Amino acid sequence: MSTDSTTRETTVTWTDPSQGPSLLPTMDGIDFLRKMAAGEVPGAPIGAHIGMQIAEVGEGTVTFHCHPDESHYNPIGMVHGGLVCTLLDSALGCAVHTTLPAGTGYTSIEIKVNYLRPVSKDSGPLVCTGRVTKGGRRVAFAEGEVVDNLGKTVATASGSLLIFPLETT
Ligand SMILES: CC(C)(COP(=O)(O)OP(=O)(O)OC[C@H]1O[C@@H](n2cnc3c(N)ncnc32)[C@H](O)[C@@H]1OP(=O)(O)O)[C@@H](O)C(=O)NCCC(=O)NCCSC(=O)Cc1ccccc1
Repeated sequence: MSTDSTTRETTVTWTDPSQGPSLLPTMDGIDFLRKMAAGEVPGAPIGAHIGMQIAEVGEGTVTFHCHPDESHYNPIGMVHGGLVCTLLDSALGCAVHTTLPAGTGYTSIEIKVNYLRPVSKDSGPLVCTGRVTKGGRRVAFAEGEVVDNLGKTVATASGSLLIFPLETT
């Protein structure tokens, strides 16, 4: 495809993603995420693609900020729902991680998103908060929402995450 005056480009910069996981066997989830919020542990590379950073970490709750831009648009003129879902998946997962001791793994197994209002490049910063609704030995449940820069809730979600011991080698 040729480039013309309507073509835009962006640069994505990220840090070696192997550093963070190497800390998980020895660090409680909340300490890991607090270090990430403080910039002492690199954030996830996906964050560089969508302008997402971890902002606040508490017991059972995490807040992300996100700056959507034109490169996140779908073909019908608004920010792709996948960006909003990625934000919510991140916030729900990290909220659960704050409750987990060192050596415990987790992964999201399902998420239900309600897209209440469209998001544009002018909607940011988006604020996405996730919180645990019920912890568990094997499955944790969480919910969250995304609020735009006018204070309007643009999406809500509920989801569940599998909890398991990290394999030691
Ligand atoms: C339209 C509806 C689904 C339903 O609304 P209704 O039942 O009619 O309810 P209501 O009238 O109460 O409106 C509620 C609020 O919505 C606003 N609004 C409504 N219509 C428009 C409009 N035309 N333009 C602008 N804004 C509009 C309206 O002002 C109001 O806001 P307010 O309360 O005044 O502040 C709405 O909930 C919505 O837009 N959700 C977000 C959906 C979304 O972004 N999905 C993800 C992207 S899709 C994707 O990426 C998948 C894909 C991939 C690849 C290719 C293709 C697709």
